[in-house]
Amino acid sequence: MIEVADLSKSYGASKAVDGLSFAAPSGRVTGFLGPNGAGKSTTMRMVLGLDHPTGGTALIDGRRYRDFAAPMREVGALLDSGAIHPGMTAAAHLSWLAHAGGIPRRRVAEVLETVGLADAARRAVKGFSLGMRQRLGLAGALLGDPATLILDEPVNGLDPEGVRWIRTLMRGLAAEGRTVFVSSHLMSEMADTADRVVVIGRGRLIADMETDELLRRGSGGHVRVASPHGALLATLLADAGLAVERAEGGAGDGALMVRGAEAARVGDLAARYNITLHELTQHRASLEDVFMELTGDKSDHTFTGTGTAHAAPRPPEAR
Ligand SMILES: Nc1ncnc2c1ncn2[C@@H]1O[C@H](COP(=O)(O)OP(=O)(O)OP(=O)(O)O)[C@@H](O)[C@H]1O
Repeated sequence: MIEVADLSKSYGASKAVDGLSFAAPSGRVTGFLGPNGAGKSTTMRMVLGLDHPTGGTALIDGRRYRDFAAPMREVGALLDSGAIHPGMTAAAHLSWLAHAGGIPRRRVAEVLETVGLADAARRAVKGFSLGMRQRLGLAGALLGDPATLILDEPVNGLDPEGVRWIRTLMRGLAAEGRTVFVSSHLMSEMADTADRVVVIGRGRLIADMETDELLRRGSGGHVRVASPHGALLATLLADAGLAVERAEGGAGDGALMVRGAEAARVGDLAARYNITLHELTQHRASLEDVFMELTGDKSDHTFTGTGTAHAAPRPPEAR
């Protein structure tokens, strides 16, 4: 489990990370989302002890990274896959890492197999595509068989098959009880991969909750319901406190768009009054929609898993 409490990092007068608190639990994939420059990499670097916080703490399983005796066996990180020496072969790079981390050499072949690079083991890294470099970076992260994985934009450069592969890999690692903390700007990818999401903007927490819950919160989510008694149904739904609009593209049979309730509640209400339904569909907001809502210029709210939205004052320079 990763626990970040009141974490801050300033560069001169600018705050890259500003009082950030969240947890990434073990056994789950936690997506770390935010627009470019939001502070994701800086946060991950502080968790990994590569940057010193200006304030606050970042703990992995209750300890600071630098207090681990054998950090590569505890935490695997993928930060910048471009940082591998171009003249080295994949196997040589991993052997060197294994040696530095006190990890048995046999793990090199194992992780190369896991990431699908066994055939490229003896090839120089300079001939690798971006996707192959990402796979090699991941192999390095997996080398010590760590309980925690911190992956900065691992999907970058992967083709659709590679994206599917890494999604399966991350879900498998979490299913084994590991903590998987992964940043991305590809929202749709995270919707399918992450159990939880932590969204930040301008270094501050915007949302920290289950992915499903976040999608439900998005204002794009609604229930579409069609009935031959649309006008009566609209009145009943509005009386129950729900926002009702006539649905666009309806076949003229009283299709409605209902916000503020799940499909089950709309169906129950209709049943109570014996109203026939011809359609009842739950439409979720896409994570992209919710993300834009949360991180766009109008985002002045923090969403947490407690079911509340708090006003979060933005820094004066952002107004
Ligand atoms: N070494 C540094 N010196 C000065 N400013 C920095 C430094 N590192 C990061 N920053 C600034 O801190 C802010 C957060 O950057 P960071 O790279 O953490 O964001 P990010 O969310 O990872 O963005 P991206 O998705 O573009 O990688 C940015 O405004 C960036 O310019």
